[in-house]
Amino acid sequence: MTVWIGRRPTIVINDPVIAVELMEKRSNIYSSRPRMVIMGELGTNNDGILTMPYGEKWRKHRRLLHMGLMTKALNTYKPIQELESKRMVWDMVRTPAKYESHLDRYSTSVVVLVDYGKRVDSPEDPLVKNVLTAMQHAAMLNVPGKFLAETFPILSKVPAFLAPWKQAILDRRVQGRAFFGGLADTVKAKMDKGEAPESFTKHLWEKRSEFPMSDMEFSFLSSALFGAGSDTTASTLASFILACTAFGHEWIPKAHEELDRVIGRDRTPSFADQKDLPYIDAVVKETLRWRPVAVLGGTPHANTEDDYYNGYLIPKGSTILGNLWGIHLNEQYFPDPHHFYPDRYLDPNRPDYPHPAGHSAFGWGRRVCPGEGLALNSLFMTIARFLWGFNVAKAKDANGKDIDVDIFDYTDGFNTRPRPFLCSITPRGPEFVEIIKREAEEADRELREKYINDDEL
Ligand code: HEM
Repeated sequence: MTVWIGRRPTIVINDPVIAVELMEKRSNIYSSRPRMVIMGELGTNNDGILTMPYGEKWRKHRRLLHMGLMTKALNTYKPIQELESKRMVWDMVRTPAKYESHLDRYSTSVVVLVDYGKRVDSPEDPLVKNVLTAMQHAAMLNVPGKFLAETFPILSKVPAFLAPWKQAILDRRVQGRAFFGGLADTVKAKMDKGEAPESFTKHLWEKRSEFPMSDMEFSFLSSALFGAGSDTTASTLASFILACTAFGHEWIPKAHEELDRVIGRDRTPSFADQKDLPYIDAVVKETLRWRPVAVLGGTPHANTEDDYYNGYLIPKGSTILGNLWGIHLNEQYFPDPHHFYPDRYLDPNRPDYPHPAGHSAFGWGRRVCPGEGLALNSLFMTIARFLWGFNVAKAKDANGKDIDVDIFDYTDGFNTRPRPFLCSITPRGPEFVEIIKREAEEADRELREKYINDDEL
């Protein structure tokens, strides 16, 4: 489907085969981003990877991200995910109604620990507040139609003293640089004292002379993880809880059977168990398929040369959207697509899908999400541990009747999550609570000893 926005065609892809054909097989020309005057050029000087056009600068950022998130590095981060998920399930025991806040704290703490080696103990942490403010600002810059300069880029050249809206964006850019640069500098100071735990920003400092870049680029790259990794993971987990509430009576018993058989009831699952838990793996995949957080495939791609597909011209500079809502809910590949049904991933006769994972939640080609491995580890660990310890059902009203949930009630925007809903999350029994509590206390001690817990960052 093609939509014309101004003079630029926007091509919306609703079929996974076409998405792979263009954005993977022809990724040499489909890996740029459309011109983003407000969020890219004015907001970050295109120093942030999300909006960066394809080219040398992007390749340098991408290589550093790749090195910092490859399998070896991911293994050093697994203990963080194990420890924080132990705390997360204990939070669920104590205040299950605040499930969303526990998922947000977990996801933010993991990403900030990986990024800077600092722990987030509470959603009230000032670091989280500052990060949220920065993210809300970025989201505001991305609202279609909000800024005339997006349609008429010439307006972005008006001197800032004549255009208060432009001055405000430039001021925020300076503040962002000061905030994120300050975080990176603190990591450096800790490194100089020999006190910095392993982190992505530490890795960037170690590589700084090999990969020269401006201070602005450095601070944006060091903060790329929580901009892109915190809300996405938490929103996916919120969809998982919604799927548990709406359809859990059909499939949670199968997950419990597998967990009881493989793990037993005297410890919670760990990464070492992953290879023996195919049903949990199917639950993770089905969550990513059923309600993809990046509902339109994340930031759009753009082609850097004219191209033809099926006889149609795709002019250079077109905006290309991999519409994950259309792709993941395409009946041809996923029969009864709105039904959350993990078993579809265990069916040897399921329809062929042009990606080995069986979904495209992390995007395509050279622009594919560099945080995929980290995100998958987080999803496996939290989902396995949560299902091991809990039952989920619909909440009851005053008359004891089930309160239905609306599986379509989602927030608007490029990244979506379910709007708050009621559900009943209960531990499977007192022996489960005892183990969850004991493991959380041990995890808390370890997190305090090994990572930065103070307010220095
Ligand atoms: C469930 C969690 C996540 C989902 C579903 C997700 C999904 C996506 C998608 C769809 C894209 C766009 C891909 C494309 O353009 O083809 C993307 C880009 C990106 N993601 Fe993720 N992501 C997740 C978690 C993370 C995490 C944990 C990190 C960092 C540690 C991360 C870092 C990034 C970055 C830096 C980009 C931009 C890459 C570029 O433009 O070259 N993401 N993600």
